Amino acid sequence: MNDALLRALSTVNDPELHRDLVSLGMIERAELSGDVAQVKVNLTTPACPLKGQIELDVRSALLQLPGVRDVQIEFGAMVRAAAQPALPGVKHVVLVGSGKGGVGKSSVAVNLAASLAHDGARVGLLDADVYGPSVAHMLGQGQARVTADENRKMRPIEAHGVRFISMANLSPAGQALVWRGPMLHSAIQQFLKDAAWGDLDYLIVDLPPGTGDVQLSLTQTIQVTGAVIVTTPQDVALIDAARAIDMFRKASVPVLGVVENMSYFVAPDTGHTYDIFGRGGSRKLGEQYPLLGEIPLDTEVRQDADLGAPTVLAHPDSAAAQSLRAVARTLAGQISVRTLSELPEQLPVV
Ligand SMILES: Nc1ncnc2c1ncn2[C@@H]1O[C@H](COP(=O)(O)OP(=O)(O)OP(=O)(O)O)[C@@H](O)[C@H]1O
Repeated sequence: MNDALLRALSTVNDPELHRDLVSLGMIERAELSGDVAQVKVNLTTPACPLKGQIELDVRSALLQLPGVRDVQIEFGAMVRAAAQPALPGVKHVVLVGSGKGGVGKSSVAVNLAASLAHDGARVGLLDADVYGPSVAHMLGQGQARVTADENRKMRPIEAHGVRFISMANLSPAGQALVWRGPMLHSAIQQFLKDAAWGDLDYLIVDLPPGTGDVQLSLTQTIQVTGAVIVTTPQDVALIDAARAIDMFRKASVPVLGVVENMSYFVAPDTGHTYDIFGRGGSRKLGEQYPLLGEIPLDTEVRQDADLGAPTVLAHPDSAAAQSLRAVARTLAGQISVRTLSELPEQLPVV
């Protein structure tokens, strides 16, 4: 490590974490080769929303040093685990919930998972919506069956870079599940603890809608990093979303943010925007819950889900995909901020 470069880098703050890159332990390498500064920065998430900003700031800080004419920056990422990780090898468990059914919770969960994986994170997705499992279908794996590994643990199915387990891949298709609370509780425990999830940066959990047994079971038995609430903007959905937020608050689960789905519709023929359900309504839920993004109502989101390919991958340039990607990155940023706030002031250089 070159001391002069490190000193210059210690003037560059991570814009989200509000601490400098050196004390955050993000500089893996800082060497001078001739007049070229070569730096490796390890971001706190591969889905870092402010990577471009950090790159600009590093470049400008180093170019001010005498003898530095050029800067080469390599980026890596190392997601820091929650202070008390929920499961061995799983750094963060994030619940995706909604007050009401049909607001697009599973669509958001699937696209968040696919987007984080596409950015380079190791991602799992647990479909805990046991009564209405749709994750497998949305990932194009409705017919796949979960098998056991050599340790008799459930082997998650892999699709679009995401490892997932859904009831749909365990029970015969088209059959209703008639289970009471205790059975649900033990099923969820098994999905979490008797599955070979392997090492994951993020395990996203698609909850059933509402505030029932599964939500309680999950929040009471594992230490989750936080929850994301999906809602549509009309009052009847917001009333239920507020109820879901209250449930998480009572269970001491931090609400990482709110996603407003079906926020608006842009008519493909005229380009006019229609706020069908009243865009921006989710701000009524309160200032303390960051609005992670507004997703438009878009036929492609539904078509892609039915064809088994998340929109963020199938139509990455569409407005819906761009909003969903931004939500995934903002969420990853929120998780980094929360994790860092639990860690000591001075971190070792990685
Ligand atoms: N932004 C969107 N634009 C168009 N269609 C969407 C959008 N979001 C979700 N949908 C569609 O709406 C339907 C319901 O979505 P989804 O299953 O994700 O909702 P949910 O809240 O998880 O429902 P449930 O309560 O049944 O679990 C699906 O057909 C999905 O493809």
